[in-house]
Amino acid sequence: MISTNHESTPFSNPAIEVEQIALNRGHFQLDDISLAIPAGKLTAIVGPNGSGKSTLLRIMVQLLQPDHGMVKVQGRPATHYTRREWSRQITMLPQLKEALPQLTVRELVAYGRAPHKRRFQSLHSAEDQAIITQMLDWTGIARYSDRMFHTLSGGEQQRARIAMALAQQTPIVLLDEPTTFLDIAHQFEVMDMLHRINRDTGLTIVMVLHELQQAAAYCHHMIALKNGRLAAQGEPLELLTDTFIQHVYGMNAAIQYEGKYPVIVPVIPHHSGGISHDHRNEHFANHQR
Ligand SMILES: Nc1ncnc2c1ncn2[C@@H]1O[C@H](COP(=O)(O)OP(=O)(O)OP(=O)(O)O)[C@@H](O)[C@H]1O
Repeated sequence: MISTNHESTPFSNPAIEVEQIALNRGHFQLDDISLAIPAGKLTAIVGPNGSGKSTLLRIMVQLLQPDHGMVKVQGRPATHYTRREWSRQITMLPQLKEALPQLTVRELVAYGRAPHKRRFQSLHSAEDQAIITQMLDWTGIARYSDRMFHTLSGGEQQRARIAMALAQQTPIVLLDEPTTFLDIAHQFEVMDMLHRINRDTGLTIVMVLHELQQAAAYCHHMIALKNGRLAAQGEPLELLTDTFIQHVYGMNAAIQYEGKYPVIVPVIPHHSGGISHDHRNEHFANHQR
């Protein structure tokens, strides 16, 4: 397992602790996973397709029970929370592929207030309404409040879904691929927004990301899974090396920096028919002639 130096000293205040988790699904096993998620930080969970990232997220939020091991949240075993306490402590936004009912944007965001309603209370309180308005503002979608959710673009839908998760006002928010399906501009818009919210509120945000460059540039901590096992964890910019890419993804690549932004440059074998680095400039030069 690859880890960076500061990993030898555990976080003083982990928001989530995963202790020796194992889950056997026959064709797939999560195997002996122990890790800590720092409180008040942005954490990325990365790894190849099918490595177990969503499964781990679902275990953290108790949608799945592991065969072995335990999850602690704010130092307390997850199973010791009542349902109401749990829904005020942690929430998870699933991947965008999961369908949502036909609602206006404001109605969707209001769903996030459900755990805060009193029994038999049907209408949202003035406080709920104020929080819903605030989350619409934070995520920059207030102008779409009365639009039907399904009429929004992918980027707008993603922000509306994030507003719903934030409206639950839990100190920990887990997001499964919040930038997948978004164009590059909207990916950065969502990452900027999450970074700003984390900085301004101290919210603990854990997200499954496929975009390693963005994960390293925006997140304070990174966890990598491979074949259901912990492959690496640590400070993202220290972790992201050619050895890491080879170890986790089995791919040859070099890491270059544009200022502080890491750029992954794949090493494409000549025989693959792709354009190698040396030939790329030549290729573009020929095109410009
Ligand atoms: N409900 C399920 N029942 C059976 N197997 C499942 C279920 N959900 C996921 N799996 C399997 O568990 C393994 C890990 O899936 P998981 O979704 O956690 O991976 P992932 O790292 O999030 O993948 P991706 O990056 O493709 O979203 C896969 O082999 C998947 O087919």
